[in-house]
Amino acid sequence: MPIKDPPQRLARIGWRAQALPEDVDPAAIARVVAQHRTGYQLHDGEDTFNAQPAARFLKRDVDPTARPAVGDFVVVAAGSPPTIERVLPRRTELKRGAAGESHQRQLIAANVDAVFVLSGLDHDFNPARIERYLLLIQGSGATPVLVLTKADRAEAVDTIADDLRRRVPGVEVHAINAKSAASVEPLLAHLGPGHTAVLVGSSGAGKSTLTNTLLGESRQATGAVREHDSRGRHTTTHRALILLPSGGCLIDTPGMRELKLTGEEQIDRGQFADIDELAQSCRFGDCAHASEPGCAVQAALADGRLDPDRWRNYLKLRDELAATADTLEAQLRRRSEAKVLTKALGKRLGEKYGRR
Ligand SMILES: Nc1nc2c(ncn2[C@@H]2O[C@H](COP(=O)(O)OP(=O)(O)OP(=O)(O)O)[C@@H](O)[C@H]2O)c(=O)[nH]1
Ligand SMILES: [Zn+2]
Repeated sequence: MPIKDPPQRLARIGWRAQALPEDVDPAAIARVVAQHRTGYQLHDGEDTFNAQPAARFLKRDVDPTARPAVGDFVVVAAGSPPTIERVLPRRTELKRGAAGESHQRQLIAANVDAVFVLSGLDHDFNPARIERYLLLIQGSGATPVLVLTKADRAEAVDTIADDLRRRVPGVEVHAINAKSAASVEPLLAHLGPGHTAVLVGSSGAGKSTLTNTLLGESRQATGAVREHDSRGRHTTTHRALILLPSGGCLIDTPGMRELKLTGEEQIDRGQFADIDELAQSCRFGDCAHASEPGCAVQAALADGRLDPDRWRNYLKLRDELAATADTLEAQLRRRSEAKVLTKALGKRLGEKYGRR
């Protein structure tokens, strides 16, 4: 890897003034831009090249989230093929529960500054699903940005966007036509030099279309959507990090049908904090918020301060989170190397749900 000017080269791949461990040679740093079945594709700010992970990353007992992932800055040892020796400390980690019954956590992307949550203003539009995304993003360290696509084809766009803004206060919401460069411009605020954004959203939401518009050329294949259900055809096959003309980096993910929580989310923080606070001002400490006298939740539902749909989704996510956190705790307990984490998590569960 020829190095001319490391700081500038690294800025091109989204490196910011991050603390670098002393024993790391800046010349050996590259970023993971794609992960294939057979290895990784890296970018060093000048070129892309393939690399293999060091053997220790492949051991069975390694936590999957500790392995190199798209967006990671890694230390590479020369060779043929080059080897990823080390993953540098991440500034953010976007995770979800892995699909299936394994209860593993899966890293969607590392070192992202913003998460663009794309929802089409068609059959795909679903505020409860958006709230689930927000819960997943909350602990990542990245900023969520809600992007409502297909605004050019929908009606009452302003009303829908304003309703959503009221439902998720403090979160940026943009209604756009992903095909129009002028329309996507507000998103560029998150895509300047040294910044990285990741696109999430169901298949057909417009991730590839938006990527193409931001790139100003057609690089990602876009698939036709079957009109009757607005589902896409899953044209994206792997995550890929793309360097944009605006100087920022964009990560495109495949459609994520299943959005399992990891068990590490905290429902009493962030967008649902107001509900949690409300529930604590009920007359009885163990109020079930059903028909108890002096229930602050029922009062808020009755006078319109609390959206019933949002309340239902809060209960659903809270129960799911409690169940996932239990499984995660049990799983971590089985793993002797995770002793410390289990203790911290158990303590938090104990405090929150009165267990143990
Ligand atoms: N009119 C209009 N069409 C859009 C917009 N965004 C996406 N589309 C269309 O919707 C279809 C699906 O868009 P894609 O960009 O392929 O969706 P995707 O999220 O990348 O889908 P996967 O790759 O399957 O995850 C394509 O036919 C796009 O042209 C938009 O804002 N306006
Ligand atoms: Zn109550």
